[in-house]
Amino acid sequence: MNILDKIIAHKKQEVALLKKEVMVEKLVKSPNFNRTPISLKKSLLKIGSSGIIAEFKRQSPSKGVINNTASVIEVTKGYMEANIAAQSILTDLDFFGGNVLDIMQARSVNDSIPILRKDFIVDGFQIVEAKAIGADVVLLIAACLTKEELKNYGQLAEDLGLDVLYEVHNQEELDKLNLDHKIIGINNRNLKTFEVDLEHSIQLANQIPDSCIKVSESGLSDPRIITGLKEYGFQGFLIGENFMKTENPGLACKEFINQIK
Ligand SMILES: O=C(O)c1ccccc1NCC(=O)[C@H](O)[C@H](O)COP(=O)(O)O
Repeated sequence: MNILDKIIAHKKQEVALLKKEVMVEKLVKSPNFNRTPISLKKSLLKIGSSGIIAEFKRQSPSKGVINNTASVIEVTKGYMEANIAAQSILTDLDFFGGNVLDIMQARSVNDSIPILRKDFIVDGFQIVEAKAIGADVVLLIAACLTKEELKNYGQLAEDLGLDVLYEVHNQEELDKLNLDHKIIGINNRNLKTFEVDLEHSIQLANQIPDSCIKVSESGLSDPRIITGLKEYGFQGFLIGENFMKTENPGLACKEFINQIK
């Protein structure tokens, strides 16, 4: 079994247990459920947007521990000061060391920049939960969902006012999506082998219509690459490890953004 299959099998069990403990009725009563989500689309399209979606990531299956001392509140403040377009926060505990409280804490100091709940969505419950904890955007990964699930979960998120980042790694996954006006993330990392290759972004870019917003994800560590990817029509750039591996992720992010031409 590859790591992605393991994560998904584990996630399905985790969500099944959680649904026994937490009722959807309780989630919809949370104060965040009434707030109007901040649009990722608008943030990425804003004139002068840095396009950077900066991630809070303590550990990962490919790299092990990246940073287990950083405070989500301090990193959020630093990222905001760096002029990011959005923030991504991993909420998976067992493989990434994250949790839903990380988003709630980040939200308490961030009321202006969209927050992406980065997790492995396998059930609509997690989308309702995302809204309840204060997220603005959810991730739907084509590698672990059927065409029908992508459509239904996408619709649920939209009905709740949340934006969706649809993630693909290859043409087969892209073919599962109706591409109309969506935000499409091309993950340069193969989630089954961990191999990272920017060619995935470059090769898939011209298969995506201009009505979509293109986001390049993973393995981005040089501001010059961002300038190059912009030439291929990318407007968003999701970066985790490159910032989180430093002592001061906010400062690293600020310096990175200042170097983008
Ligand atoms: O990062 C991993 O090892 C990983 C393994 C299995 C599934 C997902 C994984 N990462 C999620 C991501 O897509 C990244 O956190 C995100 O794109 C940022 O990547 P990076 O800038 O390389 O930290």
